[in-house]
Amino acid sequence: MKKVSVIGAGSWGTALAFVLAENGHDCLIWGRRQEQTDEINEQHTNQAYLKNCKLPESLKASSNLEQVVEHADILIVAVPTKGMREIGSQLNDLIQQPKLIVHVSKGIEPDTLKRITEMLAEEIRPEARKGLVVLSGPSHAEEVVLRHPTTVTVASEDTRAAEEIQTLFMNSFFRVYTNEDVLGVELGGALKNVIALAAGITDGLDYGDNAKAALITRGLAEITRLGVKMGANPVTFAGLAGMGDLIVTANSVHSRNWKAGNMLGKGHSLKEVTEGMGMVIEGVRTTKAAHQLAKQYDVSMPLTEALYSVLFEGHEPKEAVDWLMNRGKKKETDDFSN
Ligand SMILES: NC(=O)C1=CN([C@@H]2O[C@H](COP(=O)(O)OP(=O)(O)OC[C@H]3O[C@@H](n4cnc5c(N)ncnc54)[C@H](O)[C@@H]3O)[C@@H](O)[C@H]2O)C=CC1
Ligand SMILES: O=C(CO)COP(=O)(O)O
Repeated sequence: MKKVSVIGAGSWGTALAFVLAENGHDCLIWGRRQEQTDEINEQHTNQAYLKNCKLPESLKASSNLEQVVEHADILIVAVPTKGMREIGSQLNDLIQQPKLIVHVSKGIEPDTLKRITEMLAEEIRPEARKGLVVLSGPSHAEEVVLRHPTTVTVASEDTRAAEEIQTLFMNSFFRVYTNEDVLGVELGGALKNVIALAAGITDGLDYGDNAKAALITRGLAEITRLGVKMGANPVTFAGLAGMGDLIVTANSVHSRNWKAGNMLGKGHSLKEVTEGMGMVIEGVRTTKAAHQLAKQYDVSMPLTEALYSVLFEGHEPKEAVDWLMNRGKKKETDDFSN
């Protein structure tokens, strides 16, 4: 039994805390709002994020970040990418003894183009860290708390840290692999949200299964093209953090990115979609970052470019699809030479 703290009581932080408590660990979860942490402690539910889920009674919650940080040597950070630097800087101030820090979020910071491990390494001083690990893969929180079979991967520059986190989470319904490619795992997790948004748009336009298959396949091609140019292992993109997560996010009714795209395809504005969701839609900001990365690395990412034009340049979804379909001829297998 280990002491573990989860920072962030949204859908994913709560589902992972559920797994850790089920595994017999002494788990404390931090949420920003006292009424939410009271609900977890007293009702053993977190209805705003995981409807009809009964949480283990052993799972405790607190809105006092200092207490939550002190509770454990392992911190699981589960806040949206947008809040990552702020939380990182608070952790830096609060950590007394070095902690093993695991993040489970999926995004890239626009403008700086930093991945989450890079942001956390900038915000949290090295003496406060025992290791930095990313956990990613096809894993909707709603299915994890139903104990449906789920597989994820953990990556770290420190193999032993990754293995420790693998052991911490593994159980009969939550299977964890290790991967040494931190860059590929973080890029795969972040960039699949961009393609899932685009897949939601084609579903919203009722373009059917051929279009969806095209998006997933060509989406994975452009993610891989960028990732390889940046130095990631191409095999990672065929794995859980790449293809696996892309399939689940582009097809699942649980996906906020797919849902957002679907509404856009049906004619709603980006403002309506983001304000109505009530949960994070990481793919919107990540589209900005991916668009910038494509320019910086001089990599062709037409799906990202098309989605960017819809989200930020006022183009109609149909126009973007027409542009994609009417581009010049290409060889399918030229991808990695770009
Ligand atoms: N929901 C899911 O099934 C999965 C989500 N993820 C990733 O996990 C991360 C978190 O997502 P969810 O838990 O689903 O989001 P969510 O929208 O369900 O919850 C986010 C939580 O973070 C809190 N929060 C928001 N901004 C914050 C800030 N600036 N500082 C501190 N706390 C803040 C919110 O109050 C809320 O409790 C995202 O990067 C997402 O892509 C990864 C795998 C599965
Ligand atoms: O990353 C996820 C599943 O693996 C969750 O995706 P959404 O953020 O689109 O719900």
